[in-house]
Amino acid sequence: MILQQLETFHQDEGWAPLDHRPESLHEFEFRGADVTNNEVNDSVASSKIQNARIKLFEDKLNAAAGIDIPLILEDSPFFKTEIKPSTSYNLTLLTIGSRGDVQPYIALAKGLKAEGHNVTIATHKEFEPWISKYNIQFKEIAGNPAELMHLMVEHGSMSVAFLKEASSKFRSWINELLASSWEACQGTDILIESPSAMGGVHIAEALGIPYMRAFTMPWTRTRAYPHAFIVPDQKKGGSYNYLTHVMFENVFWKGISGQQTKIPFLYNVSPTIFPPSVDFPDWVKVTGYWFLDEGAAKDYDPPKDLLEFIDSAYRDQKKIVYIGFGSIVGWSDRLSNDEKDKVEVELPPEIYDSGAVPHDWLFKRIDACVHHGGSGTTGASLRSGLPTVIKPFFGDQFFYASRVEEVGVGIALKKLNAKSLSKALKTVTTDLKIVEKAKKTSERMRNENGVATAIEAIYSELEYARTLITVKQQHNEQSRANALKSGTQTPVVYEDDEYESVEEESTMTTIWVVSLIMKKKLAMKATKRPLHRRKTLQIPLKTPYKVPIAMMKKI
Ligand SMILES: O=c1ccn([C@@H]2O[C@H](COP(=O)(O)OP(=O)(O)O[C@H]3O[C@H](CO)[C@@H](O)[C@H](O)[C@H]3O)[C@@H](O)[C@H]2O)c(=O)[nH]1
Ligand SMILES: CC(C)[C@@H](C)/C=C/[C@@H](C)[C@H]1CC[C@H]2C3=CC=C4C[C@@H](O)CC[C@]4(C)[C@H]3CC[C@]12C
Repeated sequence: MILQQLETFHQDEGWAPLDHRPESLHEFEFRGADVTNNEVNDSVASSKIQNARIKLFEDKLNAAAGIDIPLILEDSPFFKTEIKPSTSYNLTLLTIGSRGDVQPYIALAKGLKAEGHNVTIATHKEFEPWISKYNIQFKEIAGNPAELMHLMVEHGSMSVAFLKEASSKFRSWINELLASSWEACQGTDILIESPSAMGGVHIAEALGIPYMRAFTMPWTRTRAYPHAFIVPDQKKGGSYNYLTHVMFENVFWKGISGQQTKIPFLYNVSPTIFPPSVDFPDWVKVTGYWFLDEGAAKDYDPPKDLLEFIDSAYRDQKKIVYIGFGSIVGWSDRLSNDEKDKVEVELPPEIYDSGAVPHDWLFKRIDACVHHGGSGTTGASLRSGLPTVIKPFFGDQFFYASRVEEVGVGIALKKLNAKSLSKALKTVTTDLKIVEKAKKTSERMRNENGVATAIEAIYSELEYARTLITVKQQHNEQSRANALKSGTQTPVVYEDDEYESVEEESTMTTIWVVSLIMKKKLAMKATKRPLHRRKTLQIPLKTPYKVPIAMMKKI
């Protein structure tokens, strides 16, 4: 009976049970994607995906049956239960930023396609050819990666100046971003978004579709790690870390912090580098990196010169070190037209200018790495067991620099100059403790399968994500209906200016508080209105505190 209900419930989705074939000893069998095509051939990973499919099936079954006590399907040692996803979902993966913000989604999209789903990556125009090469659908959203990188590199981390520039110069871009994201998500069944893209949760709510987040850097409340954009110079402890998240949420997206916290969130970072904190709730998962491994492609043809360079280093028994600053040099200097900035230096034979080379190929062949601490590059160097030197430039790069030191696999550089670099290079190539730890770390990382774990999490969290959105929609409907009925609240239509100024003021208030906590003296300059007009300042941090004006003056 339940199966019949299930069929009716998911009629449009094609959950049609096949005839039972007694000889196969399968209790249930469903039409769908051919798992033999699944590129994820690691057996542990595929059994995890299998379990997640069963969980998804159970969730659907329970929703269809509408009974209070959930049904749990269990594999009997005698009867194997094989459930294949016959529902082919349309997934949209929405992301902004540079290569490192897009590449993990290409890897995930490949895994999801192998599961039989249709996947679209919605991002900036310049990534279209790369995405299309993998037969993944592409939709354009507004934004110029070079401008975003420039903003980030200019400011380093969150500061009053960053907020001022972001909220003045980038406001109209944010409008375009939201409008184009909305367009790109039409027809989607499931939305997965990097939270930096901002609009996802509202789009999902309006479309009534399950929504999850995925990111490369710490972006959910925890005492274990600071927010990626507020990494202190020295460790400041759990409460401080927690506060950095609350502060960022408040500044970044006012008003949705309460709602944000329960959204399924996938960190595409290795749990060896970023162990899930004990205070991570169930819906926050650290899946492992989503590696794309472009160097493993059959058609990858490494440059002959590079091969020769590597061979000659082997012959001379010299160690090989990679130095590259990823998105920092690739993007942020694109805006500069100043020819003076582009000085060509003649390189000695000990240095080979490789340009972009797939790290998964190159890093297997070398001894150590120096880079900017981009999430993906850190993953690539540590997976290959390379002692790693990080010179961070902004945001999460400071975080990964400190993680590399804490894990004992490398060095964080504050300043990059000939002296500091040569000292660091010597250490990472000769310090056996670091070299050994890097090897051990890579052994652990090789057992991780980020894409498979992510697919497992997507299946397991799907129905939960769906109810989250449905409940929110119902809640909104209800409050609208109540307000209209009681007549106490009629929909408010803001004049454009009025709306702007409300936003502006509350943003500035938060900037004040952030600055107070971060002891930034600049805060005084940032507020527009004279101090005496404000009697008290309500901290919009969901805490009961009020900051008396006297305290504000002390900054
Ligand atoms: O020549 C190259 C250059 C890059 N890669 C790979 O490309 C990816 C780049 O990832 P990542 O380092 O995360 O990307 P970036 O675009 O350089 O970094 C931006 O995006 C990251 C992810 O959000 C952030 O962590 C960084 O702070 C931000 O600068 C990694 O897998 C690298 O291994 C190569 O294989 N070959
Ligand atoms: C008050 C509002 C308007 C402020 C806070 C919003 C600022 C925007 C412009 C900031 C906030 C977070 C930033 C952001 C987060 C993370 C990344 C990933 C990185 O790899 C590239 C830059 C990128 C994509 C940047 C771009 C600029 C963003 C989106």
